[in-house]
Amino acid sequence: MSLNENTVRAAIQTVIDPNTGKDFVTGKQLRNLKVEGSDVSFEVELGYPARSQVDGLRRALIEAVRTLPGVGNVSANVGWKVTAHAVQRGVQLLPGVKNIVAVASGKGGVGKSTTAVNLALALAAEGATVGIVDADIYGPSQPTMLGITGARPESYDGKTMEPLVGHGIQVMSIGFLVDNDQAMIWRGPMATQALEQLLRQTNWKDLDYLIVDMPPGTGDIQLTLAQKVPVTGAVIVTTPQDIALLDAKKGLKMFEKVSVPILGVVENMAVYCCPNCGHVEHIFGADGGKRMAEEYGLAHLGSLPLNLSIRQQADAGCPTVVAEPDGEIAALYRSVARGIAIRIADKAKDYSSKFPTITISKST
Ligand SMILES: Nc1ncnc2c1ncn2[C@@H]1O[C@H](COP(=O)(O)OP(=O)(O)OP(=O)(O)O)[C@@H](O)[C@H]1O
Repeated sequence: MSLNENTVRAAIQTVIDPNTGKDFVTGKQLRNLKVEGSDVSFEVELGYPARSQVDGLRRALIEAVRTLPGVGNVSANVGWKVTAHAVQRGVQLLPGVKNIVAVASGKGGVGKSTTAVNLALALAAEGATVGIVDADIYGPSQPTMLGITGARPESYDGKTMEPLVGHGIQVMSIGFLVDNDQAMIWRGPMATQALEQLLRQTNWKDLDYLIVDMPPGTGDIQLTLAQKVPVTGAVIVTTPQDIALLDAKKGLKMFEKVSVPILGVVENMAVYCCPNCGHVEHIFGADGGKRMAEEYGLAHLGSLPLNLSIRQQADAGCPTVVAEPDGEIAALYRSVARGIAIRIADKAKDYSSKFPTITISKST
């Protein structure tokens, strides 16, 4: 059998993307395939950021092509391109932002903000351009967790604000605008207006993903936000105990009501491992998040342990994903982040930017 594009394509097709379970030919991710004499070159474009994965994939692809008889030099490039995906109907997209991921919990204190910031940093570590908006108006914690304190966003035009940057991600928080110790008693409409302004009046720059750390709960403010923010998908954070799960289910229903797809469930504080004796304890019960995901046919994106360093590192302004990038916990966050990015890549693309805006004006 002679070496040609078809034989090479068939060899490439034997390599399965471990993240999607599909091959790159069927996934239409193969680009610029060239067979010149015995030399082969091609590119593969993933739909999700994958800095930690490209070397392994590249090696697997080259090896697969090298098995073909008569093949000479094989050159393969693996890269990625994150595209904008569809959001709820009738909601205006945010300029400079491709995908918005809402991180929500039905109940306060389950670790939503800590999970949100670590996921944002994990996506950035995998090569994406990421921003985070702290919509947790009752307890803005992103400035502290990202080590940005005492700074105020600049405005060059008196109308819009420049995001601040912490550990390489763009950040906007109500905490930058209002003093931390100032009690924030927001009434519904005021809160949603403030949050919409935070989102829409920030000059986000070329974001692949904007993570929205939602206010805890499922009240009016959260519902209005879920309705007005152009969300690609929502992630629900819960602890495994029944009471948190009940609230998490309410959160789930809230997003369903406004047609925001749920990307999956993250179980936080799933197990506690005693640092002294190594004994493992399910303090908040076992597998609650997993069961909830099964019950609703959702993806269980991963479980994070109850671990002192997660709290200490976040409090110190250097969340675990950047404090211990090679540690086990950072790897867990990266795996959850990858799960989110892959599910987004799988969704329908947004074509609204390709259509002209129709303006109807009254002629005199
Ligand atoms: N997996 C974990 N292990 C240990 N501590 C954690 C973990 N996740 C979060 N925490 C800690 O628990 C506390 C609450 O977390 P966080 O503020 O992220 O929760 P939240 O759900 O966003 O709360 P809020 O109701 O204020 O929005 C923080 O002190 C945080 O550092």
